[in-house]
Amino acid sequence: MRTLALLSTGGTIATTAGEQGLAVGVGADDLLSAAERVWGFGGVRVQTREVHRLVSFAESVGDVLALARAVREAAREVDGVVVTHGTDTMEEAAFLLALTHDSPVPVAFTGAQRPYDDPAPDGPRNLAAALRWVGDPRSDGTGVNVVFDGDVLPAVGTRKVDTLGLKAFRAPGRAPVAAVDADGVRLYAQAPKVPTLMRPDLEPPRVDVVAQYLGADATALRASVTAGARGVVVAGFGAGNPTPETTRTCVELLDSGVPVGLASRVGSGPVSGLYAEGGAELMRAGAVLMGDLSPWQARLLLAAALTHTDSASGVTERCRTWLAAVGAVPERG
Ligand SMILES: NC(=O)C[C@H](N)C(=O)O
Repeated sequence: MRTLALLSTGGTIATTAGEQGLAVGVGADDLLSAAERVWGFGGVRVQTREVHRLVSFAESVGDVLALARAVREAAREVDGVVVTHGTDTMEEAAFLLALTHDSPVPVAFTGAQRPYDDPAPDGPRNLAAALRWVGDPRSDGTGVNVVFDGDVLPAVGTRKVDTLGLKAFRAPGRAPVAAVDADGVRLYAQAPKVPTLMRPDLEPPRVDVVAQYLGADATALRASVTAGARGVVVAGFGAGNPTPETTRTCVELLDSGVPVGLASRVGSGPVSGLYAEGGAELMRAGAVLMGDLSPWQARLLLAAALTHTDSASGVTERCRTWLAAVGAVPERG
C-alpha cells in the first residue's frame, strides 16, 4: 500500500466565510475528510500535517521555504506528497519547490477557487485528484506538478489564468502531463526533468520584478536596486521589449554587475532579442532571456542562481543552463 502525505498551508480551499471576509478556517484533517467523500482512497494511506494557515497572497518566500523543508522531510518517509495551497501564488510556490526538490517522490500542489463552506466546492475534487495522481506509481520521478480541475500541469511554465473560474491554471505552450478523473489517471506526456538549483534552508537575495507600461521610466528600476535588489527581472512588452529608458538603465546595471532577466508581460510565448533599443540591445548587454517563464517564476530563478554566485556572468550562465534543461529556451548548438 502506498503512503502519502498531505501538507496544508491555507488558501481558499481551507477558507470559511466570516464577517470581515473569507479567512482560513480548517486544516489538513478536515480537507482530507471532504476529499475522501469524492472517490474514497482505496489502496493508499494518507498522513496529514498542517504547515501553516495563510492565504497565499500573505505568504513570504521564507514561508514557502519552510514548506519546502516540510516537503523534503515528508518525502523521506512517504511515496507521494500533496500540498494544499492558495491559488494566488501557487505558480510561484510550486516553482520554488521545484527548484529545491531533489527526490523521485512526486509532489502535487492543489487548491480551490471556492471556499471550504461553499455549497458546491471544487476543493474536495481537486484534492481527491491530487491524491490520486501521487498515489499512482506512474507519477514517480515527475517532480512538482499542479493538479487542478482535472489537469496535471508541470510547475515550470504554469500560470493562474482565471481569477474566479474553476479552470484556474494553464501551462501555455507546454503539454499537460496527465489528466485525472473519476475513472483514473491518463498519462499524456513526460514531465520535464527540473534540475535542483537551491537549498530550502537558504533564503535567496532580493530580486524585484519591474513592470513595463506605456511610457514607463526607470524610477522603479533604480528604486529596486537602491532598496537592495541584487537582480531585477523586467516584465517587458510583447516578445520582451522594455521602453528605451528602461533598456538604457538595464544596460548600465548590467555594466555595473547587476544581473537582469527579461520576461514578458504577455501571458504566453517565449521572449526573443529582436528589436534594437529593446530586447536585442539587452541580449547583447548580457541580460538573461527567460524563455516562456512568467516574470514571477523568472524572478525566483534569478534569485536561486544568486545563491550560488555573486558574479553576473555566473548567474547568467546558471540561468541559461537551467532554462535549456527544462526546455524554456533552445539548447545552444
Ligand atoms: N483561490 C485562492 O486560493 C485565492 C486565495 N486568495 C489564495 O491564494 O489564498
